[in-house]
Amino acid sequence: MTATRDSSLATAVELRAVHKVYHRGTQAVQALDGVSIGFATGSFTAIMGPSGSGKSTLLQCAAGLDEPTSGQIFVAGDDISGMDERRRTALRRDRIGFVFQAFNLVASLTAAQNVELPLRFAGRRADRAEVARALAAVGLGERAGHRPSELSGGQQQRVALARALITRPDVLFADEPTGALDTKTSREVLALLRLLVDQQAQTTLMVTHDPVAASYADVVIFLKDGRIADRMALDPADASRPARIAAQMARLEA
Ligand SMILES: Nc1ncnc2c1ncn2[C@@H]1O[C@H](COP(=O)(O)OP(=O)(O)OP(=O)(O)O)[C@@H](O)[C@H]1O
Repeated sequence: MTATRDSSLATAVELRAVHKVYHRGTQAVQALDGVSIGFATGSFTAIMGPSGSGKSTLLQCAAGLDEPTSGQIFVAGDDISGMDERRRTALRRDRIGFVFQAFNLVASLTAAQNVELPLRFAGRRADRAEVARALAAVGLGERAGHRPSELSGGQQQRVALARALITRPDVLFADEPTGALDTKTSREVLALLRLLVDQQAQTTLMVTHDPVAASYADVVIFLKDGRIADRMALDPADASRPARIAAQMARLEA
């Protein structure tokens, strides 16, 4: 399949010398300690590392949910580090998609109404065909009228994915997207993420603790103590990917 997205920019997200310091009482915690990295347009990156290594902080800063203490962050070529909150909110709404471990669907709304929400927030009239296409793309064409309580966990996460992608964001950020799912359902959601990358060149950054989940990506970035400790490019033909990733995690946690 060929990419349908405008891939004119080679780098979808770039961090330059990003530091993030949290203050806890008199203590300063360096959550990110000079991270410089680019994420290629149309690529699927997994971010791994021991607990407290800075994974969520990296994702939150790159997605404009949190501000770095210093350094620059570019999303689709725009420097978001200096943006005021109003512009960052607009950027998150229009150009960034999120999925989290908790599906965060609105319980009283149907799947289709949940998927429509970002369009409504952007002041756009929801086109029914567009919403139907988004649900069909995640395999839920027949479930548009169902409420979250009438859907399985995997189906709810797929609705969340359709909702994240309805605005055709430059980047999809996923924080432990399969953390609440059983093994089989996790694999289905990961295969879907992979398909979206392959068919639509959807740039995707995913934080995960699971080596099998990470093995669906093109590349794994390992963090330790707020720094990039390693980068592993993955060959889809190599069946030992999960084992290699797990071995590297064990080394970092030692
Ligand atoms: N809001 C905050 N206030 C103070 N310290 C924080 C805050 N958020 C994160 N930290 C600290 O920053 C460091 C990095 O945290 P972060 O959540 O990014 O790590 P992580 O790799 O995602 O961890 P985990 O795998 O446990 O979720 C940790 O030492 C954490 O305690």
